[in-house]
Amino acid sequence: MAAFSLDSTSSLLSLRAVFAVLTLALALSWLSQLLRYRFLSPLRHFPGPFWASITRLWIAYHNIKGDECELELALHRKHGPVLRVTPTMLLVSDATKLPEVYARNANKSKYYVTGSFGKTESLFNMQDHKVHAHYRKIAAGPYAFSNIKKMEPLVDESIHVWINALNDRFAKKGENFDFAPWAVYMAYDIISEIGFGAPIGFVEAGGDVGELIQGFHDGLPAFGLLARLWPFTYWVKRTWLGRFLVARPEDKTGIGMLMRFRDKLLQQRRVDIEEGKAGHRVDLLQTFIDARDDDGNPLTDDYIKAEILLVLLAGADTTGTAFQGMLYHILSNPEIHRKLLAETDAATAAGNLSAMPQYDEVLEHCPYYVACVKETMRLNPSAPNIFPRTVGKGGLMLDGLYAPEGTEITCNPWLVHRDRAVFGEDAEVFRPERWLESEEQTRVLNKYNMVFGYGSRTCLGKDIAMMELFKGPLQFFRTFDPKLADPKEPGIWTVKGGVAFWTDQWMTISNRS
Ligand code: HEM
Repeated sequence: MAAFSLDSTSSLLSLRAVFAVLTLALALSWLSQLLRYRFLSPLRHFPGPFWASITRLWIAYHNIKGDECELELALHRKHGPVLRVTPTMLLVSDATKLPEVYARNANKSKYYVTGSFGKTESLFNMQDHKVHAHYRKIAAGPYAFSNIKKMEPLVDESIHVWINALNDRFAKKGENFDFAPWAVYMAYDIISEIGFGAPIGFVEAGGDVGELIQGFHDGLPAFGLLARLWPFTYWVKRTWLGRFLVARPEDKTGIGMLMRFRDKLLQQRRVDIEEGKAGHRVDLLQTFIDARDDDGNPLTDDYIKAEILLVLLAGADTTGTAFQGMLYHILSNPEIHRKLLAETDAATAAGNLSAMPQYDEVLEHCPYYVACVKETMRLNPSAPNIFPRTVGKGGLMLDGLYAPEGTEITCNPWLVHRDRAVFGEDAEVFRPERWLESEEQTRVLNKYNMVFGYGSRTCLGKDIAMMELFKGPLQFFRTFDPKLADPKEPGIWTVKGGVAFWTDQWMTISNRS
């Protein structure tokens, strides 16, 4: 018995010793990593907060807290246009540096965690610029403006249904309602209509079908966190826990529901095609089905599914946010609201604006309105986020300091659009006129606009989003006279995981006579 106790005590002791040695080894390895980041890294000369220079937890913490942009703006004002925001990443707020940061051959950094939405990658997460260029060439057809133009009647019909729903539910009854979700209902229904030929049905239901919007918003903090802590995320993905980081159609989350919706529609379309019932569809799904690669081969169903999911994830909430932002800024500025109405009413009276405004008409006859759209997205970009690339061969000189090849480097549209040297001393003020003052100035503002990203990875859905934004808010302002429930509170701007949206846009609407 005594011998047994002695044995077990000594084995416990040796277990403790192993544990202690392991802990010490881990602590020493962490410490040496921190010291290397702080004192030996080629980025050590770049300014920035101490904690950001030794751990990614600094940026992850502020992302979760929701103050990343404001804090970084204050740091830029103090330290200059280049900040070290993680041990391996530089953040640049100088708008004129956009073409260098987002150079044609720049790869996306590992921040774009791969494989999160299934094995087949969509364009957004492809890191290698050559792989991306191959697939982008194929997707360019479906997203080309000439193709999107053909979809304009589908957008018109969705807006018509949306305006009627607002009229019946709220204008006729004078009922107080929150505009914010209604902007997203419209954006989701349009994107599913032009994506798959069927609206999800938010507007008809007058609610968040399948809690899709809530599910998407709930997933955003994890999305922001896992990307910012990417070495940890890649490590988890190599373990058995990794399976929980990949979204699947069986999931009860908003993304799982979107996947099921997408799979059902693709299956139905395949059946319709076989039975000769697909007709002359002009939606994105059909253009992906009809697309061919350089060798004349069709795209695989897995790839089509990945791209169509991306349309829903990237295209609905973002456009809804811009729409909400228009309401926020225009209802906060009665003089701007008055000018906007004067312009659209004059264009209507002159016969230049159809009952459902057409894209080309708005572009040509409503410059002030177009400036309001641009100014909204400048001040409140839907993705006030970092979009990191890696510095290419030869490195990059930034504000007199050298960033070597492989350095993670990024801009953030929320910060770049507040660069006073480019957008003016009043860059933080909503002033649509800045887009109309001179041709030269407009050219510069357009050149350094990052709302849809920058360079060869810029948003493919830009024309779709602009078509919606040229019509939806305009038709709303033209039809209704909105009155805010509390004029001092036209909405609350919320950023989660680098994606923004507005809440609490309470108002009543009546028909403009
Ligand atoms: C106001 C609305 C929108 C905003 C602000 C927006 C913003 C962005 C941004 C910033 C990027 C670049 C990301 C990066 O560099 O990593 C991007 C990429 C993308 N967006 Fe959008 N987007 C909007 C609407 C849409 C719509 C409506 C669609 C589709 C119907 C769409 C599809 C895409 C796709 C496919 C990409 C990936 C492009 C590539 O990597 O080649 N987006 N978007």
